[in-house]
Amino acid sequence: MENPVIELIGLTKLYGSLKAVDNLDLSIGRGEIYGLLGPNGAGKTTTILMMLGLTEPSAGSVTVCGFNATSNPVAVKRKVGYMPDNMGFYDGLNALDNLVYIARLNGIPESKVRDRARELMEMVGLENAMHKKAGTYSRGMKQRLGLAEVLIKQPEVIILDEPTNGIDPGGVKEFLTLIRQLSRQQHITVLLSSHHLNQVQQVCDRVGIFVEGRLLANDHISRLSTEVASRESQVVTVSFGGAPQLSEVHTQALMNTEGVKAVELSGNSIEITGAPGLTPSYVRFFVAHGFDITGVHQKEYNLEDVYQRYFENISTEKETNGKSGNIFQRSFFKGIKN
Ligand SMILES: Nc1ncnc2c1ncn2[C@@H]1O[C@H](COP(=O)(O)OP(=O)(O)OP(=O)(O)O)[C@@H](O)[C@H]1O
Repeated sequence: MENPVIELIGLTKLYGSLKAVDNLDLSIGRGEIYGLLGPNGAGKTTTILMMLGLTEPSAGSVTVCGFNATSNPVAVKRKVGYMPDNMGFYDGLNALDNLVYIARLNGIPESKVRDRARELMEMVGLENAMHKKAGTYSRGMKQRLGLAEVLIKQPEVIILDEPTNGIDPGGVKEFLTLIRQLSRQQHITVLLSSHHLNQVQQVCDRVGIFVEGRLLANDHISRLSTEVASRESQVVTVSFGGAPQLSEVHTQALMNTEGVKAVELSGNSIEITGAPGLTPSYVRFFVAHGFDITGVHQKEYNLEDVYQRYFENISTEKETNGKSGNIFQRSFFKGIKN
């Protein structure tokens, strides 16, 4: 990647004998929304802390907006807005005054402070609640106020740690839309750490899956799901006008097709599990046998599926005495056909 905004090279963090972050290489470009995924303890927060210059790497380097985060943390902090999981406010002050206070702390000239704060209140959709005390704000409103505080210094990068926790579904949608707008309109680079995979899928351009300090996957979601689909058995559902009269002979003929692993009849449809790329031959089979097809659906793999496959594989690796290898060198299918 040319001129990445965030660049990690061989980044490693040891806590005693524990490798919390293990030789991480990662580049994130300007305006990208990157999702950091991984179970508790995978090393996400430690990586973020090193990006902010709040903890020193044991080895490797972090560069953010051209500044080394370890040797020049102050310059990095000027460019980066960090919104932790639980942001604190002065509950007795109204929201606007909270924001004005943060604006002053960030050195925004006094003549501009109030205008800038109001502008941001509008941007995050709190213009009608800016005179309410922060202590009376709902969780969703607090997250918006937190985002306004992060944006007040006009950062080039924002790092959001579980920003949608505790917000209702409508609020989540609005919040994610706002993040997307910031990235697309203002070219702000966004690093989003979250366990909510469906939300990450909605908003992120690229994701990294962290496990035990290592980055096991780092790609566009569509490419990761295509990769899984190409390695997995593919599940195809063929629907019919009525309950298909599938005889034993038909079932056997289907099962004998090379690559087919399971055939299951369910109401007006038949679900076939088999190697990728067999859908046309299923269709030909049913047409040739006079079945009235009304629909064909191929299962798509979403981020949740991709994530699950990684963890199934990790467990398998552990069960087989920690023999490691490329996650996609294995077959994920636990077959039905003998
Ligand atoms: N200051 C510390 N001292 C010792 N060990 C630590 C310290 N901070 C984190 N760890 C350990 O490093 C590993 C990575 O922790 P980290 O907080 O980075 O994970 P995480 O992916 O952010 O998890 P979560 O999703 O729970 O926030 C964990 O095993 C954790 O116990």
